[in-house]
Formats: sequence, C-alpha cells, structure tokens
Amino acid sequence: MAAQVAVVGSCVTDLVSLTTRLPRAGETVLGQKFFTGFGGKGANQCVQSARLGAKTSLICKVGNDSFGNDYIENLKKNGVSTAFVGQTTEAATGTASIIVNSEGQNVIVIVPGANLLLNSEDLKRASDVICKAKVVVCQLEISPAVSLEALKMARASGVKTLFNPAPALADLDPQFYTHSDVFCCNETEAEILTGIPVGNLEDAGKVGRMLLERGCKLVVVTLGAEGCVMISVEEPIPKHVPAGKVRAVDTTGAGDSFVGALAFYLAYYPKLPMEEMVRKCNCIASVPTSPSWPRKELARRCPSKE
Ligand SMILES: Nc1ncnc2c1ncn2[C@@H]1O[C@H](COP(=O)(O)OP(=O)(O)OP(=O)(O)O)[C@@H](O)[C@H]1O
Repeated sequence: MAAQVAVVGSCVTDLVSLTTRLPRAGETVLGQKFFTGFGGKGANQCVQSARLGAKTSLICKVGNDSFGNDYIENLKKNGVSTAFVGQTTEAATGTASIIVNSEGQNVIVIVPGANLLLNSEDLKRASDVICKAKVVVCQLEISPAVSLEALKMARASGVKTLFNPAPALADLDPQFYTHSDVFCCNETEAEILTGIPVGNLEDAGKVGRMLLERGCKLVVVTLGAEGCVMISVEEPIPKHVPAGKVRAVDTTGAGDSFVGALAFYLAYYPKLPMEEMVRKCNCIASVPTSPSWPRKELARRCPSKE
C-alpha cells in the first residue's frame, strides 16, 4: 500500500553534552554525560505519524556516514519507508551540537549539512509517493524552494498540504500561504511572520486571520500549555481548543508531535471535524515524544513551561 503521509523534510542527529556550566570562548570544560538523539522536524513529524499507525514515507537526505546509516536504521525501526532517503558524500548528516548546563541553559550549533542538498531531482524521483499520498507535510529545515516545490507537486495532484513554517522566515515566499491547506505555526513563528507578538488568545486569533488573508485555507496557532487557536475560511471566527492539564516534564518536540498527529488524522480521518482533530493532537502533543533523550536528567535541568 502507498504511503498515506509523505513528509519532505529534515533529519538531524542531536549530539548532547550535559555540563555543570557552559564553556567560555577558548575554554574546555568537563561534561558529566553525553548522548545522541534523532531529531530534525521532518523526521520527528514523520515518526510521530507512523507511531500513530500511519503508512509514512520520508523524503530527505543524509550523509554517507555513520550518523546517516544510524538514522536510516532508526526510521526503519519506526516503520517509516526509507525508499526516498538519499545519502550523499558531498555533505555530512545534519547535526545539532547541544550543551546543557545544570540550570538548563543551553548553547546549540546546528549544521544542516545534507539536508540542504535535497533538491528538485530528489522530489521528481519521489513524485509517485508525493502525488499519491493523502497528505504531504513540509517545514523549513531544508531549502525553502524545495519545500515549496513539494507543496506545489502535492497540490497539483489534489493531495492535502500541511505546512509548518519552522524555523520561521520573516520574508517567507507568499506562495507558501496559497499552497497550504493547513498552516500550523507556534507563537514565535506567528510573530516572525506577521510582526504581531502573540501573548494571548486574542492575538492568536488576530495572526490567524492575517495568515488566512494571505491565502491559507486553515490556520492553527499552537500555544504550548494553552493548546491552540484555529481559524479557517469556512469558520472565520477564531476558536480556542484548550490542551488538557498535564505536568510538563519536558516539552521538547511538542510542536513536531502536534504536526505529525495532525497529518495522521488528516490522512486517516478526513471526515472528523477539525476541532476534534486538533483536540486529539493537543492530547498527543502533551506526551513527551523523543524517547532517545534521557528525560529525567533533562527535566532536572530544563525549567518547564508551566
Ligand atoms: N505544558 C503543556 N501542557 C499541555 N500541552 C502542551 C504543553 N506544551 C505543549 N503542549 C501541546 O503541544 C502543542 C505544541 O506546543 P508548542 O506551541 O509549545 O509548540 P512548539 O513551541 O513548536 O514546541 P517545541 O518547540 O517545544 O517542540 C500545543 O498546542 C499543545 O497541544
């Protein structure tokens, strides 16, 4: 059976060191713990969809290196089709080198590497998967032009598009709005895109309306512990869908979890009212999603959002 959810996006290997304090320029400090994790918005969203039971395919590029090989194994273990995971010798697998101190502050260096080499040719090779899926999901951790091309390919075949403008670009190509059936962003992304700081539900409604005016069919603005606000062409009055009360241990990846879950519901339960879908996504996103990260250790270090 063909993939119902096709994700065109990034794979990033997290390299995390836990230290007492962050080193100054030129200084070497001794860390207490090191671990690696599988990250990248594209892969995270795809794996979340697969864990909910979706037949998924990830269209991405990794390096021809040990991180790339491990990443492909990890995707397979999670039931994601890797038929269109390319490996290149021209760049290393994307990495995020992260140092976290005992107060939970961090410094991060991201090197996108192979992610930025995913190109039009790769999309053409995967066109069957993109054009036969029920939903295509894109973000901005690969070249934006490639994301936009994937959205256009999907649209041209009548495939529903779910776009997550992360990390946000202030000068986002306006065609992203007109090619997004569902446009899902968080508060920071919404502010960068519209210039309006999102401090409450009313602001979220305001940015949602603005994004609709730019051509999206449906906008979801996620608001952390507050859940999200949705607004659509059909229902232009902003609707707040609250999240259930949970004790926040670590919200890393909550946004990706939300988008991956939304892709699953859009593909498998298209008749479900949008409000119901989003309520379910709130619930799924409130559960931590990156099992490769030692949560207890991080929870001790990272101040929660609550
Ligand atoms: N503390 C929380 N309690 C309950 N639900 C939460 C909490 N934090 C996040 N969520 C759920 O996750 C969704 C996405 O969270 P958020 O808006 O923080 O995204 P994000 O900033 O992109 O996340 P991150 O960058 O941490 O991955 C929310 O809409 C909500 O459903």
